[in-house]
Amino acid sequence: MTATRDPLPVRPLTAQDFAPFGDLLDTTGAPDKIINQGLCGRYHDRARIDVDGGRTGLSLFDAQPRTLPYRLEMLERHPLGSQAFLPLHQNPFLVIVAPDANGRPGQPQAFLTEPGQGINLLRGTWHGVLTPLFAPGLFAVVDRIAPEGEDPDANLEEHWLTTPVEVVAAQATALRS
Ligand SMILES: NC(=O)N[C@@H](O)C(=O)O
Ligand code: NI
Repeated sequence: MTATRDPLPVRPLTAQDFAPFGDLLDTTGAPDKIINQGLCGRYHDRARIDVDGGRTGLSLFDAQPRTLPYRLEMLERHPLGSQAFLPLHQNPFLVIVAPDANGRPGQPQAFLTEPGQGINLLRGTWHGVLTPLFAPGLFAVVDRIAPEGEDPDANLEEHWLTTPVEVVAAQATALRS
């Protein structure tokens, strides 16, 4: 059995804690605008979407749910574009990010979203791949669509951990679908 580092507890996702890594997308608080004859609140322009070359696209992901404890073996980043994950359900999902440390991921941080919350990862942010914890793992994804003929790895850098990290539920983080 491969050795693992200290277990990484999951923490509740807050906009403040996530700010260095990206945007927390939800409809807490008052909307920025009331539209549609007063029948709709618009939470306007809440994600720092950023693509270099290529174009911005909207895709749908159908991801297999994982379970905690979750074995984190790889973090990746997209140097040419941001990446937003918007759940098409009301289940929390696991978000793993890490600061950059001289071109490699630093200490990972694990967060659990509130039901319905989405995230936008800033361009170049080290992250674990999309990790739902409940079925259906359905998400809308806004990210960079590569131009024809671009090297598939131009916008993908992977770092495989020599020692995997076990991501565990924390006492304070109630897991509920
Ligand atoms: N590969 C892909 O489109 N998705 C990953 O970037 C991910 O972060 O899940
Ligand atoms: Ni990604």
